[in-house]
Amino acid sequence: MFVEPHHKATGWIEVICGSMFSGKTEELIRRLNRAIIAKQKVEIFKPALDVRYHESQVVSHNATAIRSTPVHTAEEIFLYVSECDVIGIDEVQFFDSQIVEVCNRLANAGKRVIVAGLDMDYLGRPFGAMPTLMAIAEFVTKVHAICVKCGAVAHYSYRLAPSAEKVLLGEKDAYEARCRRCFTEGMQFEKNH
Ligand SMILES: Nc1ncnc2c1ncn2[C@@H]1O[C@H](COP(=O)(O)OP(=O)(O)O)[C@@H](O)[C@H]1O
Ligand SMILES: Cc1cn([C@H]2C[C@H](O)[C@@H](COP(=O)(O)O)O2)c(=O)[nH]c1=O
Ligand SMILES: [Zn+2]
Repeated sequence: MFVEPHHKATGWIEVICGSMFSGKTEELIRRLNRAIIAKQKVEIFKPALDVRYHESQVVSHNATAIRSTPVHTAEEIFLYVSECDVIGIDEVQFFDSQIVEVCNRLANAGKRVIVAGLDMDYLGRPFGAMPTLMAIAEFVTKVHAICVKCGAVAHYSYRLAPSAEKVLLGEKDAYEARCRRCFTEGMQFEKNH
């Protein structure tokens, strides 16, 4: 379990990554709630395109929630954070590449930046700015789901819907958490049929 560093003199970046249903949003909410309990000023953001559960809340698959501000670009975050100590960003894989510079500048300004996002897309390829964010972060936590096919540890998001678009919002209607073996079998089956 991630425990906050004591040193407050400098900012830093934390990345929470994994597949769909792995608990990224729950872990993000847990860390942000602890910062609120510590009387820190917290702001939370999500990309405006993600309106699956709620327009102005980050909501987990298990229905835990925290208020958030939807933003259209990474740079818009600067408009809201001059006073705050901790910045949380969910679904960070959907932001434009400027998100890397934004996170670095916020951390350099002494803020704690916690981002959560998919490390891989439905093809098992690195998603957006996630690999770069993982490289520049002080702390990286990879969380795991349970494979719906066999019960093993899952780190892939298998797409059920017949779409080749990189961005396709959805839940259990469109995606399954799968382990390496069950993901590979599914991809092979699709290729042959
Ligand atoms: N296959 C699965 N493996 C693990 N948790 C699952 C699965 N399907 C549904 N869940 C639920 O999803 C919750 C995690 O949701 P959430 O934090 O929103 O995940 P993420 O943000 O990574 O998609 C779990 O606590 C559990 O209740
Ligand atoms: C794999 C994959 C996912 N998406 C979408 C589906 C969901 O709307 C979000 C991920 O949400 P979660 O909080 O991590 O469960 O991303 C996508 O657009 N493209 C993909 O390849
Ligand atoms: Zn499996």
